[in-house]
Amino acid sequence: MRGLVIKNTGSWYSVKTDEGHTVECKIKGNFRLKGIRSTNPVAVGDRVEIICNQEGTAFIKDIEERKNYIIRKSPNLSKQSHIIAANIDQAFLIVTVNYPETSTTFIDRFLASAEAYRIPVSLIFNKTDILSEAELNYQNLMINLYETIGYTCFAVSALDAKSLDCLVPELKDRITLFSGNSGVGKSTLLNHLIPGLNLRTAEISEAHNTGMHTTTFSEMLPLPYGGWVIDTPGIKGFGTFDMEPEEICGYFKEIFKFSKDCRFNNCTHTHEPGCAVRKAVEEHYISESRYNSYLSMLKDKEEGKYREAW
Ligand SMILES: Nc1nc2c(ncn2[C@@H]2O[C@H](COP(=O)(O)OP(=O)(O)OP(=O)(O)O)[C@@H](O)[C@H]2O)c(=O)[nH]1
Ligand SMILES: [Zn+2]
Repeated sequence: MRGLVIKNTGSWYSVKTDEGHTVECKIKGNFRLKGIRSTNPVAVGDRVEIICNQEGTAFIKDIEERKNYIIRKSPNLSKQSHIIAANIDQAFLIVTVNYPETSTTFIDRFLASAEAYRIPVSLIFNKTDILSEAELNYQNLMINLYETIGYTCFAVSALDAKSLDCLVPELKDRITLFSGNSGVGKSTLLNHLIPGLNLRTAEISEAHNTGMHTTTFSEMLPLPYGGWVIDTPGIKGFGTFDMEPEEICGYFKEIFKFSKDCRFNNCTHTHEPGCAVRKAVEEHYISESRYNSYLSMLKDKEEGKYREAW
């Protein structure tokens, strides 16, 4: 039988079979995946083949090849990685101009990593209901910036169900990863998009999460009109993996365009003469905030830092 892995709780995996049943499965044998040493060989979003036992449980026999997957390094076992999710069609990055403020560095790091994983991102600006006029103006500038670069943006309020209608056609029949800093309203949004879900929102999760380092597991939530949302509690971003300096530039779409006109083809766009990127920043063709985010990623790379949570 074939199915989709929708939940992983330690050694058990919930698999939604193509027939529509949910079966609890274990892994049988040793899945060694090409090139990655992972703490979890099977991830949410994986398409798998299962064999059922008579007691109603089953084991996962095979994993279909993945279209993509996102990993993060295990904090304590440096050589090992944890696969957060596989076969993602798109990511929704939930951001807020205020309450709390999402920094442009955070947004740009997320976008660059998503480019590396080849996952399209839409930016969802939430909490528009509580923004001042000045904050709304700032939000419009941000939306203009990111749309010009090529990212779809939506302005919503999770407290106003009507404002979320624009998200439905985007979500329908796709697998969408929800990400964003703590407190931006991911749970509130999901509770509205999936009636009856009752995800923990701030009040509850604060009571449970204080200072705890529990392992959190991703989960796929079915949308009433078809499609799935992947909720990754406690995981803020993708974490940047090993990128060469030249590669980093390639993940900033508009910077990459200008870089073709730099005098040196190994230009890092920091100090070199004849740098078309720095010229474009000076002439405001590239925004300073984007350029600064590029520099900050480059700096991490130079310092050999692995940035997990930004
Ligand atoms: N005014 C306003 N408040 C919102 C909106 N969306 C969420 N909130 C509030 O913001 C707080 C945080 O929302 P959550 O949905 O718990 O945020 P989260 O992103 O799930 O946070 P974590 O669980 O920490 O990841 C709650 O008190 C929500 O009621 C919104 O659009 N407008
Ligand atoms: Zn340059």
